[in-house]
Amino acid sequence: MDEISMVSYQMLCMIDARLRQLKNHEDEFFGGINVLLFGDLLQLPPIKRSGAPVFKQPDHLQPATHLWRLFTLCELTENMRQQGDHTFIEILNALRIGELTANHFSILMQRVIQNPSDEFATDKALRVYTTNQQVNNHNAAVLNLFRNKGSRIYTIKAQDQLIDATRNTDTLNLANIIPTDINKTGGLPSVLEIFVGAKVMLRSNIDVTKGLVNGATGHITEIVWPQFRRTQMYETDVPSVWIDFGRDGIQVIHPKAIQFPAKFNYGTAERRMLPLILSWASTVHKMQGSTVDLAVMYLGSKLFEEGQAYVALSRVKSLEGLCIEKLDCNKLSEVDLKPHYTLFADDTTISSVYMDLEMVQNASSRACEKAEGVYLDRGLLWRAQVDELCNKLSTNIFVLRNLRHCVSGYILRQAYFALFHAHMKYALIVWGHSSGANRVFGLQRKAGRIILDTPYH
Ligand SMILES: Nc1ncnc2c1ncn2[C@@H]1O[C@H](COP(=O)(O)OP(=O)(O)OP(=O)(O)O)[C@@H](O)[C@H]1O
Repeated sequence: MDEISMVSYQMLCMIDARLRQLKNHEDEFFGGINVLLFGDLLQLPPIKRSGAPVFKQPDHLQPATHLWRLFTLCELTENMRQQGDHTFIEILNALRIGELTANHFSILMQRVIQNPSDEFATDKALRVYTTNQQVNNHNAAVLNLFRNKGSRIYTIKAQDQLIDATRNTDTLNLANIIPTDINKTGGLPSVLEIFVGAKVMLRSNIDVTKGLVNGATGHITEIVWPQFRRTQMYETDVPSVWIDFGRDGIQVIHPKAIQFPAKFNYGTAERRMLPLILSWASTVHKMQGSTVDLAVMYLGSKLFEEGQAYVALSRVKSLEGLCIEKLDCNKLSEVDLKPHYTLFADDTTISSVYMDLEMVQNASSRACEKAEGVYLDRGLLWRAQVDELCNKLSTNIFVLRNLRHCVSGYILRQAYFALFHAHMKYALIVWGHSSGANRVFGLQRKAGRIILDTPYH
């Protein structure tokens, strides 16, 4: 599963349940299938209404097994996309964890270009926006540009029908019961304006082996009308189109019929349409996972999600390929300097721990930092914390050992809780998964043997 940051914990549970069902292994996690998750948890989170972050089990799902904790972490540390552009890598790494400095901002300011031209011109470089509305506005503006230049633009209308109506629909206007949200119509738009040369994006998986997947973009090279007609004859005509997908070659895309629930429980609707949308612009959400050479980014006041600016900027390979349409430094700090959570990881285990990001910022800028009584080291491996704790606990074991000769068992247990257990428990959830934690638990066993007065074996 790629882009795991956008998958909610609830979705992970559904995938688990469905795989158990499909594989007929009800008692094995993910039906016994090996599952690999890829992603960066400091990129975009799941859209708000879809559920909790993938690493945070909601309270109502406890005490079921915490699915996220079944996975172990393998961290990729080398930046391949921006390789060679060290300044850009430094800015992105800082933005990712909310450490942008004034110097970083001033470098980004140099990429703000008011009226982008040449390679960054409106109809050439991809525009990346935060909202669908901005994307639609830009696509409409580019379409107008071509219209004014004299391009022959065809309007394609979807063929909709209701296939198992639950009620009498004689007087019904079909448009009123077909969802307007393209995500609820299987990715098929109700109207599409195209021309030879238009930049389009596939909204449906056609053939994964050929790279024809939801999100693939290309330019229309030919429009093929039904019945060998040379041009659009009826406004209900839905053509096939040849699209140049670049590396994936020139491929034909036919209209597709998809069924989906009609509104107000009217039954099942079916739409036949080209699974395409215009794509001179795209939202940051749709761009996560992609790489482009050139893009014009909107980083203005409409940024609304944690990690959004980082995902947007990190799509291009170099600072030269970046043009910023609007830059709101305050907003950038607001959305990317204050994530509500961060992830702590050691060599092998992932533990989801909520902590103030400031502590992590301090830890990553210095070799080792003590914050709230916990030692943070640069790699968040908790070695300093474990070392310090073991020193303290060893001393207190010495005290317990001496005490056991002169106090009752009850007092000794009280002393254990005060001198040992309280120190050990502090922030245990943070460092308890680290590889050094076993040393602490070894000392605890030693303390246990002292208060229970049991021999080593
Ligand atoms: N080993 C490599 N050598 C050269 N280029 C690479 C290598 N691995 C990846 N790349 C390039 O780096 C870019 C990013 O790769 P990819 O999309 O796989 O990264 P990612 O980790 O999924 O990034 P993100 O999650 O931010 O989208 C691509 O342009 C890819 O061609």
